[in-house]
Amino acid sequence: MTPAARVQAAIEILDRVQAGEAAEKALTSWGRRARFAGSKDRAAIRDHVFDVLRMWRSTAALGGGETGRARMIGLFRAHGQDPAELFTGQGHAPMAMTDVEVAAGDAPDGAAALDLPDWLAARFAEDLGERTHETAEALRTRAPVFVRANLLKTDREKARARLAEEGVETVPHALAETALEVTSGARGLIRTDSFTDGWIELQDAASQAVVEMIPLGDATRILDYCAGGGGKSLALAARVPKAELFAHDADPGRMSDLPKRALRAGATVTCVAKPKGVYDIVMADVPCSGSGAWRRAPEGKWRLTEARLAELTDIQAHILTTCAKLVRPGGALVYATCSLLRAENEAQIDAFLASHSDWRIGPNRRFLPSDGGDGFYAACLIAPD
Ligand SMILES: C[S@@+](CC[C@H](N)C(=O)[O-])C[C@H]1O[C@@H](n2cnc3c(N)ncnc32)[C@H](O)[C@@H]1O
Repeated sequence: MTPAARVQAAIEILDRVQAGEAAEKALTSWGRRARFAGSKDRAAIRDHVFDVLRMWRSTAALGGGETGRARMIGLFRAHGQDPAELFTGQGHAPMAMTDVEVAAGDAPDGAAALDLPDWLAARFAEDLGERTHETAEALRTRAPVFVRANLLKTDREKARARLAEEGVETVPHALAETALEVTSGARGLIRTDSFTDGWIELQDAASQAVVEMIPLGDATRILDYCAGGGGKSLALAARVPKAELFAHDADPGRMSDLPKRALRAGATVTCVAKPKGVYDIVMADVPCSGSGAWRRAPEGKWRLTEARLAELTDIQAHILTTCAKLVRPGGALVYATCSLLRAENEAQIDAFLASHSDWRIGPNRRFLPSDGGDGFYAACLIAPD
């Protein structure tokens, strides 16, 4: 496909997204119909679609409309390119631009310039203060790819050298001592021997940093209460190989890949339907708005509502109270979200400490996308002796 034909395909997919279809579904059904498209075409079209999703409001303003075509015109303008160069009407390119389209479009302002819904722009301003602009700006760009060097099998420098031999270039990242940022070759990553041999895992740098800040001491029993696919479980297992690691999730199906991933990583993780007894460390990586990861999943930015946020904060508070009962005296409960919002972060910890006055707060930190990785928040809560 020519670059212009890829743009036309993105326009058609964006029209379906505008009509309410989820982007992944629209991309998949386009892919099924377009047997002629190769893997590079599919990747380029996906990039266009996700670039627009991250900049949904500003591309509409710049392109002068809410159609896929207007937004793609807006995307080119946002990047300082003239859309008319590709909108030629030749071959499978988008139709040539009309005089109306050439004249249309305004620079976005306010929340549209930040590419946030109005209510979230107000929340960001309250919660992030002077860091609002840089945070919203970071969420408008593509996320870097990070891997974690698996200390059960290697170290960061050896993993880096082996990846380079396999055509994947990386640089160490300051957020975590196991983190490598992939600078080229990311698309081939999961086909490398480094990956299949368990030397590396795909994991955001801030997610790795959250695990590094946990005071693990001589923990022997650790519970990952919201284990999902097991990203945190595996990072914990690598830090304390001697500890017994248990993984739980309200939806056990989400842990279905964990045994296979643990085997590859050389870790032992036991999935439990119902946690029993008490643990030295309980990790609660709770369900959240995902606002810290909206570079990767930008539709969430436009789908989140105040009502859904309120539901999530209720679930988070309930999980905190439940997990507190599973921590041994003197042990730690680690609360984590990939959210930027105070209601899901500091406000949850304040409410917990207000109702558990004998607990104290240990290491805690907020990570912003402008720090390099995804936005995260983590707080270690120390149980009374
Ligand atoms: C943020 S994800 C976990 C990601 C995972 N820790 C990782 O690093 O890959 C949150 C998980 O919490 C689970 N969950 C939701 N409500 C829960 C509850 N009440 N108790 C336990 N797990 C719950 C979800 O099924 C989801 O898998």
